[in-house]
Amino acid sequence: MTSRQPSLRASAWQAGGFVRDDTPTAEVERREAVIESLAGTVRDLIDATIRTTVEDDEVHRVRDDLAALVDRLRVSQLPGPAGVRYNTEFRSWNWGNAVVGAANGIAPPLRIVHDSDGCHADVVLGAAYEGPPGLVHGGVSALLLDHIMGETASGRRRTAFTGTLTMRYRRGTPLGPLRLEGRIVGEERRKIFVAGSISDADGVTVEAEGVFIQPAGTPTAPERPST
Ligand SMILES: CCCCCCCCCCCCCCCC(=O)SCCNC(=O)CCNC(=O)[C@H](O)C(C)(C)COP(=O)(O)OP(=O)(O)OC[C@H]1O[C@@H](n2cnc3c(N)ncnc32)[C@H](O)[C@@H]1OP(=O)(O)O
Repeated sequence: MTSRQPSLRASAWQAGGFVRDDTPTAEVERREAVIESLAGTVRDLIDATIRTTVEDDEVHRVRDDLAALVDRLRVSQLPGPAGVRYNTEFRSWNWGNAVVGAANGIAPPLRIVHDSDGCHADVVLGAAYEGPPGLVHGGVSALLLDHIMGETASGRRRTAFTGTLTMRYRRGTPLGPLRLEGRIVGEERRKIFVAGSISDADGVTVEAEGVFIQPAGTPTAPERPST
């Protein structure tokens, strides 16, 4: 007999990974802008670290300076990861998220636009996202598509988790400016079927299809006007 692993419904939603937080939207947005400016500089740091050719001694001095900055941020920390919070207006914020986290210097970050057909995002991927020379790592493509397709399924009013995601890499995806898209192609009970793609200026480089599932018992907010 096989024992079933706990689903996200049990492990994340009910255990508090999604936290109702009544911070007013204006205050969320003020703090988000502050933390986002720090994460932007961290992102520059990552790119500069990958591409630097300065002498070894200078590398060591920069490392020591950075260690001192880390100590300053450690003075006051959350006890664990940032999780997902949402307020009474269903404004949600997930500042640690690997793809859209405002506080996460390893997130590109993706700025997702919800429209009547689904979602899209324009992003510029640099040296930190390289796999084959000059090309986006295949796992990074899957990461970004997973997220934008999950947001498409979720539609800003419910949370749908990835059940199955299938990728077709049609050709190499060059580093640089890219467009990501997701659209709902069907729904059956709690299952939402989504198609997604990554394109460069010459067309589609990666196609994906996925089944996203709204865990039983999780809330659905009223419809919101599209942005
Ligand atoms: C209101 C507040 C607003 C807050 C707003 C926040 C912002 C919101 C943005 C979110 C954006 C996220 C974007 C990132 C998306 C990730 O990256 S999520 C992380 C990766 N995914 C995971 O870790 C999921 C792990 N799996 C699980 O937790 C559970 O298996 C699932 C997926 C929740 C399903 O569990 P379950 O609900 O117990 O499913 P179950 O009742 O067995 O089956 C329901 C149906 O789904 C089907 N199904 C189950 N598993 C699968 C599967 N793996 N594949 C296909 N079909 C399946 C079943 O066959 C069944 O179908 P029907 O019988 O109805 O035809």
